[in-house]
Amino acid sequence: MSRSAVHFGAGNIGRGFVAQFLHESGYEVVFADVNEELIGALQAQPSYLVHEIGEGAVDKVVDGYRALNSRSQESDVVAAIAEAEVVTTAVGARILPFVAPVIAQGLALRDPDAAPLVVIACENAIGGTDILAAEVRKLNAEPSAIFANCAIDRIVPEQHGGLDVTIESFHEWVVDRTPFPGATPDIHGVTWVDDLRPFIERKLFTVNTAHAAAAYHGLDRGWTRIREALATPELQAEVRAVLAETKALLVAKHGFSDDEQQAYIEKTLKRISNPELPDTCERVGRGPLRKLSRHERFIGPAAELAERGLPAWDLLNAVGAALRFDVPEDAESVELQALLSSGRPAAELAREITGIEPGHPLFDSLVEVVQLRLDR
Ligand SMILES: NC(=O)C1=CN([C@@H]2O[C@H](COP(=O)(O)OP(=O)(O)OC[C@H]3O[C@@H](n4cnc5c(N)ncnc54)[C@H](O)[C@@H]3O)[C@@H](O)[C@H]2O)C=CC1
Ligand SMILES: O=P(O)(O)OC[C@H]1O[C@](O)(CO)[C@@H](O)[C@@H]1O
Repeated sequence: MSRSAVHFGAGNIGRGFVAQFLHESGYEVVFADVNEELIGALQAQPSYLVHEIGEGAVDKVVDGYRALNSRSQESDVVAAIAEAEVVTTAVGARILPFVAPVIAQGLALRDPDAAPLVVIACENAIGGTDILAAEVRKLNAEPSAIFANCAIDRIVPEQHGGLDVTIESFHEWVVDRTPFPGATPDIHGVTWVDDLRPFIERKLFTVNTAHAAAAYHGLDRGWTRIREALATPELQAEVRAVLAETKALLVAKHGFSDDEQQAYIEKTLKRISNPELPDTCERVGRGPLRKLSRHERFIGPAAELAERGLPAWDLLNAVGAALRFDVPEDAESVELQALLSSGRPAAELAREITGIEPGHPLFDSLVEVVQLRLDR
């Protein structure tokens, strides 16, 4: 019988990165998604192309997959999970609670003698798989599964129609080895590590902080594309200033050397300015409430810097720009702007949006940033 992997979220990173690597590792990939049009296209088309851009680029064909609508074909997804070796997700961190019940049902149907299911949530979040595991355990207290956190890094801008994906050739998929009592699964391209924290924090607080800061400052200054925004000296300086702050934290906390982190910053700036990846400020800024939450790319490092008595003014400046992210097509932007127009006091809004409590060393500065936005 062939090895299979169920992957939730057949979007950009799902088709372009996770599923392609699972396919290359010899798994039959079963896509599960709620987008009927996308699932219909995957069911109708036997293969798609992953078109790489950049150093060492090679085009890859993904085929031999199945695709299921996880709403209307839920029982088929459950059956596929019962048989699978691996379950991955790339749905967005806030969606994980909605996929957990299907995974819990699939786990309940597994042969008790089968090897534990390997579950990896491939989202931009610290402890993304822990969020999923906690939701699964609410429904199945002792699931036969190994839940492993990961850091996933590859820029996949918005695609324009069809199943093919245009993607940067750079990729990094780092997975926590410690939950595995024995051998780790044979998944192409994964780097297994004993301590994921430095990798996920370096990625989230450099790549994602830089990208999102460029997006929010870029939109603020009227730019549409990230690379055009970053080509302007004042915006590049703003992003570099933010990265100097997160560097101070990453170097102090994880022991990266200054040079090593600076090299990582330069590589990041080159990647996000790639003229062949037409990324927009709106895509990269999407989901501002998630991005402004407590352990995310701005507030996470700013809070830790403040706790160490170190400055975080440029991160706060980027937070100010994020509060002005007003894109009607983005549900979280609409929610954010509604909150900011609600008439509630700045302190209450700062606490609700960022999760920082009064008394925290960052709190008063955050209230000032929110107040500035309310006064504009
Ligand atoms: N695009 C990128 O460059 C990168 C994205 N990520 C992370 O990967 C995740 C996915 O991002 P993208 O692929 O860009 O987004 P996307 O919007 O292209 O794909 C998300 C997919 O999840 C599906 N989905 C939503 N709710 C679902 C549910 N309940 N069940 C099953 N499927 C569901 C959507 O229909 C969509 O097809 C996010 O957490 C993002 O932060 C991580 C690294 C890079
Ligand atoms: O949903 P998010 O967090 O914006 O995810 C996409 C981000 O991840 C990245 O791909 C970096 O890995 C960037 O393209 C982008 O900033």
